[in-house]
Amino acid sequence: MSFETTIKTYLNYINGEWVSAAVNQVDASVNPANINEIVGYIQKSGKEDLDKAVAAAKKAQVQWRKLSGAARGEYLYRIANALEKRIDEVAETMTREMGKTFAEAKGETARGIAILRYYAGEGMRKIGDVIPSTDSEALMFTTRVPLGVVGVITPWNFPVAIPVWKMAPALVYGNTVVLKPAQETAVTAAKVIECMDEAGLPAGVVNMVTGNGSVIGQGIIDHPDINGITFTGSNQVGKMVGQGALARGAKYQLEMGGKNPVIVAADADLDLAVEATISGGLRSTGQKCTATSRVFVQSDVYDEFKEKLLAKVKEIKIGNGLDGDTWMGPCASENQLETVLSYIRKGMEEGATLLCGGGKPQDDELQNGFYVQPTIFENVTPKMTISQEEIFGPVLALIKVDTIEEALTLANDVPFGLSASIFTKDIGNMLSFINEIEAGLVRINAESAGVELQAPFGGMKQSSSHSREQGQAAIEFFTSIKTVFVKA
Ligand SMILES: NC(=O)C1=CN([C@@H]2O[C@H](COP(=O)(O)OP(=O)(O)OC[C@H]3O[C@@H](n4cnc5c(N)ncnc54)[C@H](O)[C@@H]3O)[C@@H](O)[C@H]2O)C=CC1
Ligand SMILES: O=C(O)CCC(=O)C(=O)O
Repeated sequence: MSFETTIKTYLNYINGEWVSAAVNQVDASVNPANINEIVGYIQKSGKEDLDKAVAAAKKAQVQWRKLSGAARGEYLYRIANALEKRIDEVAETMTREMGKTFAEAKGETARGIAILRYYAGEGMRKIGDVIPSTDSEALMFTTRVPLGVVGVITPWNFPVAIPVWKMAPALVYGNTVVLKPAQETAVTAAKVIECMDEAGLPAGVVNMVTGNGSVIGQGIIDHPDINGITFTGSNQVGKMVGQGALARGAKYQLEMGGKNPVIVAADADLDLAVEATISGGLRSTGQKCTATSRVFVQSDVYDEFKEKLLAKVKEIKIGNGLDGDTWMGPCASENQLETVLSYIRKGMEEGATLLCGGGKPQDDELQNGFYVQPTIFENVTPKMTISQEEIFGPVLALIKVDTIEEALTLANDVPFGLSASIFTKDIGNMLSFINEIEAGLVRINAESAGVELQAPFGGMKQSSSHSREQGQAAIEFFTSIKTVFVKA
């Protein structure tokens, strides 16, 4: 399957037009499975381009917010239909740009379509409550209004789902958008925006400006006409977004890292726990904020679990995500590969025992990509770097525990709190886990990754700004409440 025959240059989308960056510079988006392949060229924009996009979004907001929610939802249905028609092409572009397998990329694109349809329906749902006033002759109620212009800063690991789960609610609640996608996956983002253009979205309602985070991302943080910023990415940048937005009074929402634990209790279905640990930890090459990275196993079943896990991990086929038999693609970029390799080295230096993997695969056909082996450590202690920091790669740390209480204490002993799983049949274990684990997503007998679009998504501690995205939770960020008191 292939849709691209020539290397195309993708433009910014500003005020309904496809335009080059003012400085006329481009970056190449490179296939991490084959560094000799350029997927496309994207604009390396400057502040001037961002200013134009924000001005267009500000102007368009005046009319867009006046449409009914149902009318705005109608546009989202059309965007969903346009994306559905191009699902294979968009998914293939995603695989070529960031490496996840075609099946995962197609699943993610399908999820983007479902998100658009979910929020299209939101346009018809209630946006307020009637609250009894102490004055019996008055009517008091709440309604919601859009923030205005929303800046959307997104990462490369879910190049369709994350921009869509931020833009769709922003739009349906009456905001206009300036998107700055990760430069690594800007071609995929451009294709999503093409679908918005095909759907006939009015000029300026959505704008996309590609470029460096330090220029366009920082520009969004600082721009006085951007009223809200929604961000997913690293903790380091997330904190800058939060501090910058707070300093000028803009609303912000941050989704950042995870160090997600799985607890395997002595009574667990071990085959299920092994499948879920592999899927949660190694799918998408471990590049999910919800990926499993620490596995606490009760000592009674530790050896059996370890043997089963190692046997399955050895079967994993690494390769180009477009090959049908590939289970795990490359890291998304050279930077990401180097980060993962440096964490593996740290693990060894600090005394963890390497059980499998530990470096780049040696196969000839994998030498042109950013491949890394699935890697498992044991004898990992709680304060080791690989126990504490987000790796964002296919690396698992096995930790033997005697009791569930010990597992819970260690699982909570990190700065993050995004997702967490337990495998057990015991209702007492389940209830302790639900009550005591510090995580925004609590999963029982299911992998730590895998977010459902209709449910709130977000973390505790340093994993997020304590806000939630997706489902009906999105209305909390993308609108402001007005409390109205009416007396005739
Ligand atoms: N929570 C998540 O889903 C993600 C977490 N990460 C974590 O971050 C690490 C580094 O990945 P990166 O791609 O470098 O993440 P990053 O946080 O640098 O990038 C995320 C987005 O922020 C933008 N950005 C970068 N610098 C900025 C700045 N100064 N101001 C405003 N926006 C800026 C980027 O261009 C991109 O659009 C990964 O190894 C992983 O640990 C990365 C991607 C997603
Ligand atoms: O687990 C998922 O499906 C979503 C993960 C996610 O949002 C992320 O990695 O940024």
